[in-house]
Amino acid sequence: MEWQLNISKLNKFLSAVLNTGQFDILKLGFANLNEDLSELANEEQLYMPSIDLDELNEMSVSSLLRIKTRVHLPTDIVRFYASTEGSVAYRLSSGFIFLQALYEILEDDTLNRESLNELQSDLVRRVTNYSQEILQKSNRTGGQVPEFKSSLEQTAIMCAERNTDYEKLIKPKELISTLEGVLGSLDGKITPDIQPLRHFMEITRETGPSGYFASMPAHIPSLKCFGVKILTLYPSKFICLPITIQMKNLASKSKFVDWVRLSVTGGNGGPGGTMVQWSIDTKYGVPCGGDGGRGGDVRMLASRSVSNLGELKTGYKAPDGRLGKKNRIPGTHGEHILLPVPLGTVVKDGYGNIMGDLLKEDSELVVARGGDGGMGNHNYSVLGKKYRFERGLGDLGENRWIEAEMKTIAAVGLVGFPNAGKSTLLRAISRARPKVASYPFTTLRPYLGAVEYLDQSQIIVADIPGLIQGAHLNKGLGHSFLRHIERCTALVYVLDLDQVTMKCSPGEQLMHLREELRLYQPEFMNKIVAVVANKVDLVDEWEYSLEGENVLAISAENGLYIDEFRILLKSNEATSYPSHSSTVLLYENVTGQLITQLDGDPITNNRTAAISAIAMKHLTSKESNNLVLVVLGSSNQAKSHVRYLTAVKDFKEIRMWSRNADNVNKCISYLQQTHNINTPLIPYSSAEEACTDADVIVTVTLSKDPVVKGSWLKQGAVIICVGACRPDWRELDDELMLNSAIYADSVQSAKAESGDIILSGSTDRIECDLCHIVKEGERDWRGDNKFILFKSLGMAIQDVASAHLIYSNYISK
Ligand SMILES: NC(=O)C1=CN([C@@H]2O[C@H](COP(=O)(O)OP(=O)(O)OC[C@H]3O[C@@H](n4cnc5c(N)ncnc54)[C@H](O)[C@@H]3O)[C@@H](O)[C@H]2O)C=CC1
Ligand SMILES: O=C([O-])C1=[NH+]CCC1
Ligand SMILES: [Mg+2]
Repeated sequence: MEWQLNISKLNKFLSAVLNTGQFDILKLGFANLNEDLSELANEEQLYMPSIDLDELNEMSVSSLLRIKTRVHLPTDIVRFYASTEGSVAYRLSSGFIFLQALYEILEDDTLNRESLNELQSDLVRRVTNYSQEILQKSNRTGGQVPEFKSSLEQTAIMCAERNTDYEKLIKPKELISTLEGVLGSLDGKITPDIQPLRHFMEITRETGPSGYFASMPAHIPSLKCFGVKILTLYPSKFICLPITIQMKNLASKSKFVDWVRLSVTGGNGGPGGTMVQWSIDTKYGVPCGGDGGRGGDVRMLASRSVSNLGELKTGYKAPDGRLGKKNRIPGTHGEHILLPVPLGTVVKDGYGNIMGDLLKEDSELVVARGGDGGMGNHNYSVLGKKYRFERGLGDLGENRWIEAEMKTIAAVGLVGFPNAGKSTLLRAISRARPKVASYPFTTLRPYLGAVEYLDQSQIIVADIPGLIQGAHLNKGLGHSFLRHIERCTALVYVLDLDQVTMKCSPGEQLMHLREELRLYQPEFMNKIVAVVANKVDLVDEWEYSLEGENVLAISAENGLYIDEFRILLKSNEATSYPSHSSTVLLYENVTGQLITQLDGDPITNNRTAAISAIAMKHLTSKESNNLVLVVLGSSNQAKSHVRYLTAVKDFKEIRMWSRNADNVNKCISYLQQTHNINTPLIPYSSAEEACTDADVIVTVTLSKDPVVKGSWLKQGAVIICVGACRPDWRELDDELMLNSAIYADSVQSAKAESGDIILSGSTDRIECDLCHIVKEGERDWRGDNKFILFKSLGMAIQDVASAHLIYSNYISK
């Protein structure tokens, strides 16, 4: 049966929907319906060609209805999607519910004002309920959105390979020209749906621990595909994440020895053989004694299964090599002695020089080398008989005193005065069972606990026993424990809020803790730090505001805010948990079939840099070469930006700055070693110095406050601003903003999402988007302004075109 479409009813329906104020319908298009949606749709597969609302026509709606009545269309994979702004769940559910309501309303001959009102509230209720259901489900699956499963074999293959670095399928120059081509073909119309970032916060909050975010379905006619990127951003310390599922107790029960001094002696080399082979041709015989065997080494072997140095004896001597054998056969080598030590053991010789650092499982360090074997008599002249028994005796094995010292390798160390509740906290977040009692020094050695997460990652946390004032002078447990802090990437200061037990105010505690660590080793101050105030249950009101500190108040004893603390551990920079993670889904245009699903992270890293490269190429003059490039930030985007920008321009030098000098150095050696970047890469310790006289400045930080000031920059500087992707975040100050000619990848997104643009009052000052820049070619982009700014926020079209390129390269591989 064919349905008669009544356009006026349809319009009534749509206006009813819009009047709810709950739905801001941006587009109708494809979506991949999940099982539940299909179930609700009577296991039908639904079809509706991708259309804009204003293009919604009789044909498309009638084909939609035909499916409801089990009339099959030529394409048998068919989907429906109505989108509102919001999360994936919200979009999909609202899409489906619209469909149902639409279906009902078109059947209903008695449509009037009351029934429309009813419909409005009914819609809101249904969408909300359904969204929640999906969200709960995704919470249970740790954030995996179940609707995005694909049965396609290709997808399975690519998914299986997604960890095998498909980045090699992306060549910077190819990606740049592909994206430039796509931008050039867009004709100003980018995609109707480009304002997703506003919802990062809301959605992560809304969905609780498994916050996810739907980014921007984009449809690219020339590529015959469309796609979606699901992106999660973990920008701050308190955003919810998948939480601990299982924890292991890494604490060991044996007596804990973390420092030993021992004597080690390599085996002596065996003596050379003095055998002589007789024959009738030679009067004295021919010497044929083999060389002596090498003496064995004494070696240390890093092993995860060893927890401390308590098993080591005070001295070891490796076996000697054996006498060389006849027929020039060398003597047997002495066997090496392997001494298993915990990961993180540092070995020093008797003079305190570091011999090695055993950080990796199975790494070995020779601490006393065995002597070489002596030469057998066959090596000596055979001319006269007096040489017949000449031979070497073998070298002596090395002999020395060494010190082995264990330094905890924990990502995070809990530091606080005795009794601040560190052990209780470690118990609360892991299965480690450090002793807890309310007197100082219940903990005499660092306990380790592993906090495990659903994604199989774990964070090792160490309860570092109580510091006291004067610890740096070796008071209390003093140095023996301070050195464990050395290996922690991050520290959590644990402050005591209990008025009865605390010695001084939380602010003073923090000051003293910092001071002790600084006096022991000033470099400790460079560690990434979080501050928690424990025993918040004992204070009536949380009245301590520590100036300039982001303090998380918890109660380890009562489990208050412990989840937040685990999240803090995970989203902390020190834990190397990425701040962004994403998946890109690529669909076939006509059938709506899922073609493939790709790890979105390399796509994000590469395409963002490619877009910046395109912008920079156009915004700097063609002739300009030998420019000075500055990159602020040292993580993923910093790396990709150096690669991509150098692919379109020659720079005289590239200056790199980040808050953490170590990271800058790592970033530089990565670029030089892995990507053979030949342009001089120079680390800077001050952003201002780096920016002075610079031609191009790229900001790729996660900062919420300006990292560049206009007053630092020279006239004509081009700024590529990639971070600060929220309406309340900044990377650039007002002076810079107000003196710049402003461009954006998408004007619409920039107006809605860029804190730099919104808060500096520049929303009406954006000149145009990148498509126009690309099309116009060269002109004076700066005008009367002092600087030129390109604001990048990221667009679906960039992800989809990049995913398409990767996929095509993969297929043709
Ligand atoms: N425009 C776009 O299309 C895209 C923009 N982004 C943005 O680019 C930025 C960098 O991304 P990733 O390298 O993946 O991030 P990341 O989280 O891996 O690295 C962040 C970098 O910023 C630095 N940083 C953090 N807080 C800072 C502060 N307060 N002051 C100075 N530096 C600070 C860190 O030390 C690190 O070097 C982020 O803001 C991200 O949201 C990322 C992807 C796409
Ligand atoms: O487009 C994108 O992927 C992002 N923009 C800002 C953060 C991530
Ligand atoms: Mg303790």
